[in-house]
Amino acid sequence: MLRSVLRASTTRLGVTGSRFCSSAADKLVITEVDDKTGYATVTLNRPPVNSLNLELLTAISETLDDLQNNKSRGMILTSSSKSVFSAGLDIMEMYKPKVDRMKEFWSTLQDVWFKLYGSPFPTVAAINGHSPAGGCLLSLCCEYRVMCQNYTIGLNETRLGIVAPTWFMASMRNAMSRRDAEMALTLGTLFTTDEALKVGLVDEVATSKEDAIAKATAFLDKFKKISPQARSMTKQALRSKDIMELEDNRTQDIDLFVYAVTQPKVQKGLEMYLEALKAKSAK
Ligand SMILES: CCCC/C=C\CC(=O)SCCNC(=O)CCNC(=O)[C@H](O)C(C)(C)COP(=O)(O)OP(=O)(O)OC[C@H]1O[C@@H](n2cnc3c(N)ncnc32)[C@H](O)[C@@H]1OP(=O)(O)O
Repeated sequence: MLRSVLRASTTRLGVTGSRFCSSAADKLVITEVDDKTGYATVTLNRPPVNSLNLELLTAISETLDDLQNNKSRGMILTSSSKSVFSAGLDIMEMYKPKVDRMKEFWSTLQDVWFKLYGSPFPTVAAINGHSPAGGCLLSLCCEYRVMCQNYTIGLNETRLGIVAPTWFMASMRNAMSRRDAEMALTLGTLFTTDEALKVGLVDEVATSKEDAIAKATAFLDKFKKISPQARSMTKQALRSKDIMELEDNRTQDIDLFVYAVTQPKVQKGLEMYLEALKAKSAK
């Protein structure tokens, strides 16, 4: 039984007892809290492909604040799309960018990473579609990943001629062996669901979104008898080195991002990539 929509994008909504509040479906992020379990299902809702622009990242960041302030018991991250979890960073934020917005965009992505990777509450990604690059990063920030069959996932940045930041790499290394992470990152591998399971990039395979949510719930249930404080302190201790590394280098990381992305060669690469995407979707 779903109790309420905690927050949809930046608008706080009331308790309804039904699945959605009236306008929730129009919002960038929809949060529903289960009455019985207290788990929040957070649904990315930016059609067509949940590409992460500044506004979507801001909505995710605010949602994570809400969950923390409400002492959430657990979060399941998923997507309203039928075939895409998230297409990663919105390439339009990087192509012919305005530097001020670009800095805010990157800083907000950093915020989301800090809040999700270091969240005190347990987190699971129910990956119900393709999950390249920044989409894969969001799932890697979670503690557990359940992925539906016949999709692809990975940090494919090198295929775009760009270098994933060290905190993207650290997130992948946290889930997979160092060797497999090195191969995946240097090749920019997009794994099929079954391949991702083999290398430990995902933890379980699901037959449908409903099955993914059920498996995600079963994972969260494992913590029922564990002290939440002991749990979160353990998680944060294990992740603290990665977190402190970015905390100590936030400004340099933003400057590096701006420098890297504004290089003419990278801009040309992004232009060609966008053209290829548009040509494909026009077919
Ligand atoms: C120093 C910098 C470090 C960090 C750098 C990068 C990290 C990133 O996240 S970069 C983004 C990487 N993302 C990708 O490589 C994924 C690209 N997209 C796809 O492969 C497919 O769209 C996807 C498999 C996700 C879904 O396929 P379809 O369901 O077939 O959809 P379409 O391909 O038809 O796309 C629909 C529509 O969306 C536009 N689109 C797709 N992805 C993006 C994106 N990441 N950013 C912006 N726009 C995107 C696509 O062009 C289509 O647009 P229209 O032609 O206008 O309909």
